[in-house]
Amino acid sequence: MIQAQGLTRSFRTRSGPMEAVAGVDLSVAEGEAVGFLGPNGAGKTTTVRMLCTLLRPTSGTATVAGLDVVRQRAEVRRQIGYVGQSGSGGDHRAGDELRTQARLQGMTAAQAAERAAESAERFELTELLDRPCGRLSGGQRRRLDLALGLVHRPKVLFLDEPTAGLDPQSRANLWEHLRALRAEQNLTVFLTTHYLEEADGLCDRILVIDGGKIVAADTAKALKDQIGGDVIILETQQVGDCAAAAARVLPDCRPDVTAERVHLHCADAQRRLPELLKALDAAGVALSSVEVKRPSLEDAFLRLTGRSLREDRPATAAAPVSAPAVAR
Ligand SMILES: Nc1ncnc2c1ncn2[C@@H]1O[C@H](COP(=O)(O)OP(=O)(O)OP(=O)(O)O)[C@@H](O)[C@H]1O
Repeated sequence: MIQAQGLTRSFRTRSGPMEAVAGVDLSVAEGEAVGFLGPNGAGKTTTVRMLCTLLRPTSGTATVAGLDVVRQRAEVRRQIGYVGQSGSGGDHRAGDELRTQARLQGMTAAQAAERAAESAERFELTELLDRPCGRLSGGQRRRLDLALGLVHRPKVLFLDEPTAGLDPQSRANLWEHLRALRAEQNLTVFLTTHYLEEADGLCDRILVIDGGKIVAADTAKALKDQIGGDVIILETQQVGDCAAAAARVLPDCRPDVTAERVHLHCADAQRRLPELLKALDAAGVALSSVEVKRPSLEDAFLRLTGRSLREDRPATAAAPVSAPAVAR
């Protein structure tokens, strides 16, 4: 349903051309939900904007629903829904926005009114149709954004950080709507997010982009399994000293370092923890917490990109695990 080959996009900047997307190959099947993850500036939005026909690729090709995103822009737009990062507020009433969107998609006034009412019902907006968009809550606004993206019943829905800035309850509510939609319709979903649990819970497969290139494409489970073993997480204000001492005593457990944590990937963490703690004590490293756990998607992401999605700080010693470079 979505295919890209060698997709690139360069921008001119003051310091010369920069390649935001540097050769992306990907393939998403009909009805599949894919989570598109990457650190800040990795190229997610640029890729999505190209797939949605909002930005012209510098080179490479992409098709959505079998239609070329450059040569068949108008046709592609009829097949896709796009929910961007922030819906606008303003004085327009929610119902007017829905009807206008439906008209823009080529419906008659009567069809648009019918479809708007149906979408409003679907997303619990019926009572809010007369309310100006600027007076909707964050969660209500996001539901309206979803309704706007789906009012013309697209085959593919692109969501760019749909729950950014929402409180946990509104986020869970939006997830419920997305799950129900997928259960009812054979909708293909392409979702960028900074919330790993969102990708883990909603998506069949995860694509990780870093430096404008896809560095992993697999199920969340397979990505976690690639790491294997356990992860020891040491929380400390002395991450540098902690990582150095850990590397001396456990040279085979490479540390990934974020703002206040050192993550050590070990085959047998429980057995080796006592000698590690002794060495850290001898090195004068004060720990505020120690945790041993199975690798999470966050650990897989940290290992793949060297960065934590949450902290967005470079890790000092991360290196890619063997990962497929091409999706499917
Ligand atoms: N119009 C532009 N002109 C110049 N550089 C740009 C432009 N748009 C994006 N970039 C740069 O391209 C790179 C990729 O940006 P992009 O927005 O695609 O990343 P992202 O993964 O979506 O990041 P984020 O998670 O922060 O939204 C960044 O370095 C960004 O600064």
